[in-house]
Amino acid sequence: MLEIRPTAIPEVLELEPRRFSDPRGFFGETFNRDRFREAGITIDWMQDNQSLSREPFTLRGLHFQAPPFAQDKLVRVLKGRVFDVAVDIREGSASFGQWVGRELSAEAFNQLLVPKGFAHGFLTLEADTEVLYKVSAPYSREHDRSIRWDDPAFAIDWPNGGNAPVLSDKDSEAPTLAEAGSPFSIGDLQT
Ligand SMILES: Cc1cn([C@H]2C[C@H](O)[C@@H](COP(=O)(O)OP(=O)(O)O[C@H]3O[C@@H](C)C(=O)[C@@H](O)[C@H]3O)O2)c(=O)[nH]c1=O
Repeated sequence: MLEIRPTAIPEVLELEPRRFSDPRGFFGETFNRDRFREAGITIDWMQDNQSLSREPFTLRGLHFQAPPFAQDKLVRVLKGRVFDVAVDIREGSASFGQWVGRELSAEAFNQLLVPKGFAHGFLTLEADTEVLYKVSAPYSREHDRSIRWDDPAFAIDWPNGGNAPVLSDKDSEAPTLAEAGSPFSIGDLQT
């Protein structure tokens, strides 16, 4: 019913709900609390967010909210395709500074679970791409943080084919993680 694929960073998961296809199209449960709990994912989702990015190579990220408004995110694509990235910014983590990237698409019907303590961003690969994601804490403008998408400390291999990404003003002025500092430590997140 729910396929869960591990990634190189064990806390980041790729999920693929089952689809039932018929001549009309398909049906699938994109979130089922009991199935998630059976799989050990007990996150209490709080808010759903949707964004539309008109231009291909629009890049939103890298974002996180500082505690006590840190968010887990469950990301999927309604239309189009993105390259979705989670970067471990938990001080003291064995994978600190490492990133996981997955192509998510309406076609593939896959999702990425990005836990608290990770910065998140995505690059759209098609025009008019719509992304829908659940978050486990409410939005707080005061706790919202942006880190440079091309922070050299992460060396994320964005598939932008040399195109300059379309960025918000906030994201184009974002600091590196070294400049901003991380509010997360692995010890705090494990308790
Ligand atoms: C994220 C968010 C934004 N907003 C408002 C603030 C602002 O006026 C407008 C656009 O916000 P942003 O420019 O931050 O939107 P965006 O750049 O799409 O931000 C999102 O990027 C992805 C990668 C994430 O991981 C999300 O958590 C979020 O940070 O929407 C809310 O009201 N609630 C929210 O939860």
